[in-house]
This record gives sequence, C-alpha cells and structure tokens, in this order.
Amino acid sequence: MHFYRCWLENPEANRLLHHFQQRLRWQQPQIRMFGKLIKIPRMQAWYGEAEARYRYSGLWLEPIPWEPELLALQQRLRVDTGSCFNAVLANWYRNGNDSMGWHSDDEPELGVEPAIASINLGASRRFQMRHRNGAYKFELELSHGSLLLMTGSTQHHWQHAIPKQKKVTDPRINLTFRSIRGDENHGK
Ligand SMILES: O=C(O)CCC(=O)C(=O)O
Ligand SMILES: [Fe+2]
Repeated sequence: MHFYRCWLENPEANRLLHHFQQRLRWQQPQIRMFGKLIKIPRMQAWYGEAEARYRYSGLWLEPIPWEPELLALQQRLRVDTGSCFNAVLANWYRNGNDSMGWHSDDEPELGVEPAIASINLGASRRFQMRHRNGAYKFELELSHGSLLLMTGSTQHHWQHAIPKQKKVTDPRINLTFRSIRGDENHGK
C-alpha cells in the first residue's frame, strides 16, 4: 500500500468535490442482508468503459460512460502509477452516518492482484484495515486530496472498512479506480 497525502492541491480538490457532488448520477441501491432489502448507507455511482461490468456486494453495475473530470483523473493516475484503470466506483458519504462495512475488493473480474487507486475528497474519514488472520489491525486517516494505492496481494490478506463517525457532519467523496477484465476474459 502507498499513501500520498497531498496528491491533489487544495483548490483543485475543493473544485472536484463540488463538481462530483453535483454532476455524478448518484444512486442509493438496495442490497439483500439477512433476507431483507436495505439501502446501502451511502450514495454510489459506477463510471467507465462499456466492458467494465462489475458485481459489487451482489449487485451488477453497468458503467455510465466516462465523465470528463473522471477521465482526466484516470489519465493522471496512468502517468503517476503506471496502471490503466477502465472504471471507477464513486462513493458519496453524505456525513458521518454513512459508512462502508468490512470487505476486500477481490471480485474475480478485478483479476488476481488488482491495483486499486482511491482518491479522497472532502471530510477526513477513518480507513480501517484488518488482516484476515485476525492478528493485525490498523487505520489511516484519509484526508482531502489524498491518494491511497492498494496493489499486489493486499486484497487477499486484508479487509477494509469506513466506520460511522457520528461527529463528522461534512460530506466526503471517495473514487476507487479499478481495472475490470472484459467478459471475454472471465474464467481464464
Ligand atoms: O471510501 C473508501 O475510502 C473506501 C471505498 C471502498 O473500499 C470501495 O469502494 O471498495
Ligand atoms: Fe473497498
């Protein structure tokens, strides 16, 4: 894992936060949990190239075609990280009551050792990580304008979560850029 605390300068991060809040096509999908349908505790949008269909928490997501500012970030990430991402999952945590439960990003369509680039805008939130063997746990503060890069076997050994933080009143947008293999590659 690599963490770049000042990947974006403040004025640009501010501009992008407002832009994405207003312009992305946010939805609040429902997932089945313990036999009940419940809305996920945040807003979400999936953008990218047409082949980047993705199953996330049991939901099939069809990508919305790239939006210009998302595409510009994808191009900057290619230069800075050397990875070509073909899709992005945007999450909007409206305040500290929104959250994401423990999971790994290990869906088969991400490939064996996925690189995931996660850009943070808005309120700082705690990013918790725990090892699957239960022995290690730590956390990072994901602040405005920062970039977290997860590569290699991170998703095999670790789970992560964004816990609720009741005192946080400001919104946060997180963009996780991913590389999805097209259907023709599945099962190979
Ligand atoms: O909001 C975050 O920082 C984490 C998002 C995440 O884990 C995901 O989209 O899979
Ligand atoms: Fe994740």
